Amino acid sequence: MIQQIYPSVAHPFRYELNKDLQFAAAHYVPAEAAGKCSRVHGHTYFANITIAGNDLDSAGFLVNFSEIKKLIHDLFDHSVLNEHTAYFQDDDPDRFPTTEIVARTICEIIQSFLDRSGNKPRCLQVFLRETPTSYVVYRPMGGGSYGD
Ligand SMILES: Nc1nc2c(c(=O)[nH]1)N=C([C@H](O)[C@H](O)COP(=O)(O)OP(=O)(O)OP(=O)(O)O)CN2
Ligand SMILES: [Zn+2]
Repeated sequence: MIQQIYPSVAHPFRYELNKDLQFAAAHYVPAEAAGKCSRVHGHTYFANITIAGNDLDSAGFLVNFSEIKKLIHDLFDHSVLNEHTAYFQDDDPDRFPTTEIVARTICEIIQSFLDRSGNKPRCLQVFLRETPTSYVVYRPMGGGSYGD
């Protein structure tokens, strides 16, 4: 696992956890403007997920680290991202598997899982590294609906 200092996100919650995970996946960006990236190729993606909240569950967890890994790694590892049509669509630029949109999708998948838990933590940031020289940081708008 790459050792990395991640950008921090300001928030008022009492607890914050971070989970690093990685997955190997192929993709293509179905746009002429993507140049060589419009051809199928692969990456080992490194993600850092930031989750925060005020309350812990019955195990004393904000959320179990291993559940976060399972949600993302088990779904995307050794797969072709474009084939996950529930998340990515070749005919909609807002659903192409670019680094930006993969990061957003990871955040949405995790938030939807967290919404089903009793203590309701929030996914505040997804850092996603696609290559040794390229990464994206996604923070959901209102990720801090802090009044909830
Ligand atoms: N804003 C984005 N730009 C690019 C994306 C993307 O998802 N969002 N993706 C790609 C390609 O998929 C490619 O895999 C990564 O591009 P790049 O960083 O250019 O890859 P290199 O290894 O060639 O980078 P070098 O630093 O030049 O070695 C392209 N752009
Ligand atoms: Zn790529």
